[in-house]
Parts: sequence; C-alpha cells; structure tokens
Amino acid sequence: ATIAAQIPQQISPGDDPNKRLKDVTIVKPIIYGNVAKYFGKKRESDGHTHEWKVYIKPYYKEDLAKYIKKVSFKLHESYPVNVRILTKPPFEISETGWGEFELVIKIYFHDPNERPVTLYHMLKLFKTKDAACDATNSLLYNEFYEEIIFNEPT
Ligand SMILES: O=C(Nc1ccc(C(=O)N2CC(c3nccs3)C2)s1)[C@@H]1CCCN1
Repeated sequence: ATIAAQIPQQISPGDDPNKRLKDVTIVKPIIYGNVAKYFGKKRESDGHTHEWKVYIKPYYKEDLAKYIKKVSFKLHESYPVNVRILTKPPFEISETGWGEFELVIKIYFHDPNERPVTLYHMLKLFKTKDAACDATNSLLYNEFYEEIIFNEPT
C-alpha cells in the first residue's frame, strides 16, 4: 500500500470505454497522532512531566484489523523496549516522558502484495498557539489525516 501523496499520476489519453474494469483502488482514510496531558508538575522519581498516547485510528467507524496485520511504534531509544508491536486494535501506545521526539509508525497489511506504510510523527507535548486542546484545556491533541491506498486486482 502507499499513502496518497506517493501516487504518481499517470496521464493517459483516456480509457477505452470497452476496457474491462481490471484494478480497483481502495482508499482507507486514517488518523494518526498523539494526545498529551501535563502531570501538573515534574514527577520526582524520574523527572517525567507528561503522559501521552500515540495511535492510528480509522477516520470512519470501521475495523482496521480487516486489512491491518500489525502496527509497530518505534519510540526514542531511551525508552525500554522502544519498538512496540501491536497485532490488533486499538493500535495505540501510552507512555510518560519529559520531551518531544520523532516516532516512526509502520503499518503492515494482511495482503502480502501490499507494501507496509511508514508514517513519521513528531510527538507533541507542549501547548503552542496552534495546538488543539480539549474543553478544559488539559488534553493536547496533535492529529494528522492520511489515506492508505490499496490496489485491489479484480
Ligand atoms: O525531548 C527530547 N527527546 C527525548 C527522548 C526521550 C524522552 C523522554 O521523555 N523520555 C526517555 C524516557 C524514559 N527513560 C527511561 C525510561 S522512560 C522518558 S524526551 C528531545 C531533545 C530536546 C528536544 N526533544
């Protein structure tokens, strides 16, 4: 599978109307990102200041397990067992920490012909003017939209 931005647009002179429909393209919109919550103060034991959760989820209500075999979340190497692999929904990892870093999310599919999709996500903990927060301004949201494209041979 690829993500939308990587589809080369083939320019064709227009399809032969008599051509049989051969390949069907399936588009699966997903959301990926993180939420974060400040402890209120630095934790004495380890200096951590936030709890956070990183995830992928379907944009519309559907069971991702129908086409996703597993998802790996690669955290900063200072985290114990920093590559976390989930084989069933919900595809999310909850952790605590004190700073922001890039995570690598890799999505693997049941269909062996579909190549895995890799997403790079910058963990966001700290409020900035453009940050999305919940009503009580206590939970920060940092979400992105992506479309997973499948080619279903028919
Ligand atoms: O912050 C940053 N990198 C971070 C990497 C890891 C972080 C973290 O929060 N933690 C490590 C983790 C644990 N250590 C032991 C057990 S869990 C808690 S922060 C960069 C550097 C400046 C700007 N952003």
